[in-house]
Parts: sequence; C-alpha cells; structure tokens
Amino acid sequence: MENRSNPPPHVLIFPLPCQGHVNSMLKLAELLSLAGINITFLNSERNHKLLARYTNIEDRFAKHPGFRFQTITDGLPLDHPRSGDQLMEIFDAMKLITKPLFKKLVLETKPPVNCIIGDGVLGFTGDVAIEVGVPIIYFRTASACSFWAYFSIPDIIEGGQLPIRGNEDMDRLITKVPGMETFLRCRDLPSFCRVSDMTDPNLLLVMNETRQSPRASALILNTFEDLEGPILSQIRTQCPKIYSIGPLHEHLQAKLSAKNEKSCQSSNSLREIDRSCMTWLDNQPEKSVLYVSFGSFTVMTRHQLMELWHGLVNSKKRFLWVIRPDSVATKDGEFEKIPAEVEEGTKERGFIAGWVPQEEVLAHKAIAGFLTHSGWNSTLESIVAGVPMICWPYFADQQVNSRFVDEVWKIGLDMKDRCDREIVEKMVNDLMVERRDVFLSSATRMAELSCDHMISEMEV
Ligand SMILES: O=c1ccn([C@@H]2O[C@H](COP(=O)(O)OP(=O)(O)O[C@H]3O[C@H](CO)[C@@H](O)[C@H](O)[C@H]3O)[C@@H](O)[C@H]2O)c(=O)[nH]1
Ligand SMILES: C[C@H]1CC[C@@H]2C(C(=O)O)=CO[C@@H](O)[C@@H]21
Repeated sequence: MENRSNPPPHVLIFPLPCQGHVNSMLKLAELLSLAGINITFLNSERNHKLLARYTNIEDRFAKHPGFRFQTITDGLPLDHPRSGDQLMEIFDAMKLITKPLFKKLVLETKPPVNCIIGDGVLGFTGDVAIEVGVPIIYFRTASACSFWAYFSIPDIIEGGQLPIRGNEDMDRLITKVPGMETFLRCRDLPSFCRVSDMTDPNLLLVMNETRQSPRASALILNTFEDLEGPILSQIRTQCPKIYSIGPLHEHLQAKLSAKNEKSCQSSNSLREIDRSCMTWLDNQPEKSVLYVSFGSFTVMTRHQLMELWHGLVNSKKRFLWVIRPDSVATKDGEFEKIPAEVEEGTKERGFIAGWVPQEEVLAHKAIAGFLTHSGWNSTLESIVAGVPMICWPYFADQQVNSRFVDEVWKIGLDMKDRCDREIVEKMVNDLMVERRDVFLSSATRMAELSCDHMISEMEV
C-alpha cells in the first residue's frame, strides 16, 4: 500500500528502440509495475505507434496507475529500414538528436525520476544520469557470455589475438576471454570483431559502450545462474552488482498466471502477428515440426534463402518458417518477395508466415526444434520451452551465443558461417533424428533448471 509521505520510487526505463531490446525491457517494466513501482517507459515515436497498432499495451499498462509511456525520436527518418547493414546508423542518430532531448525530458519529468534503467548499449543514458545526478542502472539485453566477450576485446587486441587474419584464421582459439580459453574461436567472437581495422567505428562503439558499464550502480542481465554462472562470476570482477533476473518472459508469465491474467496478453510485438500458424501446428503430430526464424533484423540473400529452403525440403521434416517482408535483400538494398516456387513447394510439409506469436509457437507440442539466428530472446525462449536449436547466427552477440548453445550447454548445433543445402539437411536430421534423444534430454534438463531457479526465488 502506498504511503503518502513515502511514495514508491519513480523509475525511467529507456531501451534501444529495437524489437529484442523493447521486448525484454517492457517485460521488466511490467514486473516492476506489478511490484508497485512507478514507471515511465520511453519508446521511440515510431515503435510506440507500432506497439499501439499491433498489441494491447495501452490497455495492459492502464491497469498500473503508476505506469506511463513517453515517446522520443530515435533521430532517424521514418523511412529508414533500421535493419541489416543500416541498423548501426541508429547509434549516431540517437547520440546527436535523442541525447539532448532525453536530458531535457529527465529534468522536466514530474514526479522527479529517482532512477534510470538505461539500455547498456546506450551509454549516453549514463552520461545524462551522471550530469543530472540521478542513479543509473544498465540493462544489457544480450547474454552474459557476449557481454564478457565484448568487455574483453581490448585485452584480446593487446594480446595480439585480433585482428583475424583472413578466413583460414577463423578456427584459431582466443585465449584472452577469461572463462572461455578452451573453446572460443575467432569465428565465435561478436561479429563486430570480423574487421581488419581495429579502429572500425562499430567495433569501437560496442567495445566502448560495454567498457563503460562499471560506472553504473548495477547491471541487469536477462539470464540465470544455472545457465551462465561461471561467466557471471567473471563479470562480477568488473561490475560487482549484477542482477541476473532471467528468464524474464517466464517470470512475467508466472506472475501473471498467479494473478489469473492471460500470459499471451503480454505481446510486445512491433509487427502484425499472424496466428493462423497455430491452427496449422494443431494439426501436426507431436514433436514433428522444425520452427525456423531469424529474429527482427536478419537480412539474407536470395541464394541463402534458396539453400535454406532446399535443405529444409530435402530433410523431409515438417517446418514452420518466419519470412518477414524485409528478410531477403536485393543488391540495390530493396526487399524481395518470397519466390513463387518456395511458396508453392512448401505447402506439402511446411508453413510460411510473416511474423508469429513465437513464445506460443515454441511452447506448442508439435515443435521439435528451432533453427534460429541465436538472438538472446529467442535463445532464452527456446531454453524455457525445452526446444533444442540449430544456430545460424547473423551478427553481434549471436556468434557467441551459438557457440555456447553447442559447446557449453550442449542443447543444439552451431551452423555458423555455413548455409548450403547439404549442411542444412544434415543438421536438421542430426537434431531431429540421429541425436534427437540426446538433445531432447539436455534441453529438457536446461528447461527444468530455468524453472527451478524461479521456484526457489518465489519461495524466498
Ligand atoms: O515471428 C516472430 C519472430 C520473433 N518474435 C519475437 O521477437 C523477439 C526477437 O528477439 P531476439 O531473438 O533477441 O532477436 P532480435 O530481434 O534479432 O534481437 C536483437 O536484440 C537481442 C537482445 O539484445 C540480441 O540478442 C540480438 O542479437 C539482436 O539482434 C523474440 O522475443 C521473439 O519471440 C516474435 O514474436 N515473432
Ligand atoms: C545493434 C546491436 C549492437 C549491440 C547490441 C547487442 C548487445 O550486445 O547488447 C546485441 O544485438 C543488437 O541488438 C545490438
């Protein structure tokens, strides 16, 4: 119950305006609201319109009297694609245009902001917090293992292990990331390390944003001890106060079902969801379908699309494939429609959709595996659902996550840097036939650990 002389704290939450970041930070916002904390959630103007169009966020959050949305520009023109090669342009735009507006907003917000939870890749939220004297906590929405790899980049360079010297150097071991000395290869480093120039702006950006994390009062990570305990211990040597609060989507679901509220109402999707795939899934045998999706940014060539498709069809397994309208790029930066032969040839055993309710899909009894880009939300959603993965990472943290899925957690196969039809077919058969039982049992074990962890927290 609110005490008038001691009102709940007012927390301002500001994510990088992209699906994978808004998704988990909005889940944290919902959990904090359920705990009675006053929240202002700052969305980009563009994303707020999309969320309002495709979800029920306005109604959902209206239930929390201390919650409100505010909007701010992300500094990019409305028609900017915000994906593929052009995604990183958002950082300069935000620093130049959004940062001063953010400072003004923090100073003018009433009641005054007591704490900022800023996206850990938006270091300027910390600059502003320090300038105006408000405590800052960073939320890094990617994995702990990728955070630690980013953090170690200066030591890798100093140790002479970067730059990578061409394709033939990709399997060389990197020994300068404490805790990963025996298995991390050049090809498993965050994709930004795949440059010859160590002053490349994107490499410097992710390295510097990560390196400034210790100045925050705390670091929030969407992970759990049983999954990333040893790496969290390494990070604590630099950032002593860590809240490992994952898997956030599972925590929220547990809290909402305890209050008898429907969990599927928690969609934070920036795209229109096509639910017809659920009816298709209902008609498939148990554990027979491979779910294929590469998140919100991945852009592939037509050649890659065709190789993936042939591999899937040749595997003779059923599949549900998310192909966004902006998934396949032409050489001039336009997007291609799905080729008619792919649409037609998929009907026998497959289903293609533009965007699906992924958490529900992964929880469906027909799903046997997930061919994923290894984005962190997708990885956690698959872990919680106990679904083994084939990983085809695209960029950033995904190269690290996929190595952990295969080599450390042993809950899937890493297909990184390969995409011909033979390898796709082989991986699908390994996951769903040859080594099915081994992968299912390790994935089930990890799913149990993700729940155990929550049960023990609820007991506390
Ligand atoms: O048809 C779909 C496909 C995806 N999703 C959801 O979209 C989110 C996608 O997030 P994620 O898997 O993390 O991928 P990205 O959108 O690519 O996320 C970005 O942000 C993540 C968190 O920082 C990083 O780990 C990724 O590398 C980065 O690309 C997930 O919650 C999915 O459930 C849907 O709801 N429907
Ligand atoms: C745009 C990308 C730069 C780094 C971010 C990230 C992270 O490591 O926090 C993961 O993937 C992308 O969403 C961000």
